[in-house]
Amino acid sequence: MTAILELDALTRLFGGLKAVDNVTTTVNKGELFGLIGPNGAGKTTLFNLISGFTPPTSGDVRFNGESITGMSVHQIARKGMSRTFQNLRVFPNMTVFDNISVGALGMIGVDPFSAIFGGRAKAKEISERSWEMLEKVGLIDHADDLAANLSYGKRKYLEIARALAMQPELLILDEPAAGMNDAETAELARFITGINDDGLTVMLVEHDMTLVMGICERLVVLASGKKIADDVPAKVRQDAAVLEAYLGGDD
Ligand SMILES: Nc1ncnc2c1ncn2[C@@H]1O[C@H](COP(=O)(O)OP(=O)(O)OP(=O)(O)O)[C@@H](O)[C@H]1O
Repeated sequence: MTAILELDALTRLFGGLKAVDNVTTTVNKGELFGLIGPNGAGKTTLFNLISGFTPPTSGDVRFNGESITGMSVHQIARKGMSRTFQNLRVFPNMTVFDNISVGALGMIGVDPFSAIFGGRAKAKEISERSWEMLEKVGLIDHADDLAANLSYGKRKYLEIARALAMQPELLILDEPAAGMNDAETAELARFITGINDDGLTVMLVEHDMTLVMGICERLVVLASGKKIADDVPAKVRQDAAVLEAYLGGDD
């Protein structure tokens, strides 16, 4: 197995609070990997440390063997890591297509109207890829609609399509099932499994246990910033420390 992402003693303090406390783990290429934990466990902070939105207080993040600690969000995105957000970050007054193509370029820091630094070539590549992704997530008939007019569930897929248009090697999904009903969550599970089967490494932060337990090959569990379990779902489900963390928390 080849590692795509390695976290080495990753720590983030907010004042006196250890939001992420000495977390070490490895995600292998092709894995469908989940990160769970009760409210306030540090999941979002850990994702932010990995994707460059928040610098770590100490520790190292390696992507494909290279340290990316301290790199900008754009630099990390260009290296092949793309993410969605817990709170939808869709531009409501842009069309669905522009949200994907212009949005994807913005995420890797390329000005779509600029010819410098190969921006135009990259813009063309992402524009073509955006049509493919519209098709893939079932939004092709909505290409010219304003994003504001999409249903909540469709906007979630729009965000995923934008992340996929960047042709990532690692896709990080932050609570993609939040606000979805059971049928929508089941459909999402099929979608995520499908893109993983096509070879994409996926990291999932999610509250919906059925989804996480059902599709992830391996889970890391955080509680109060610390890693308390790192195993296959069947083992995690029975882990005493995990049960204690969930029963003791407010989840
Ligand atoms: N920017 C910040 N400044 C100060 N404290 C923060 C900041 N971001 C997160 N925290 C704190 O760090 C801890 C971990 O928060 P985080 O959002 O990472 O947890 P989480 O597991 O994603 O929670 P949830 O499941 O509720 O989204 C919490 O106590 C939170 O209040």
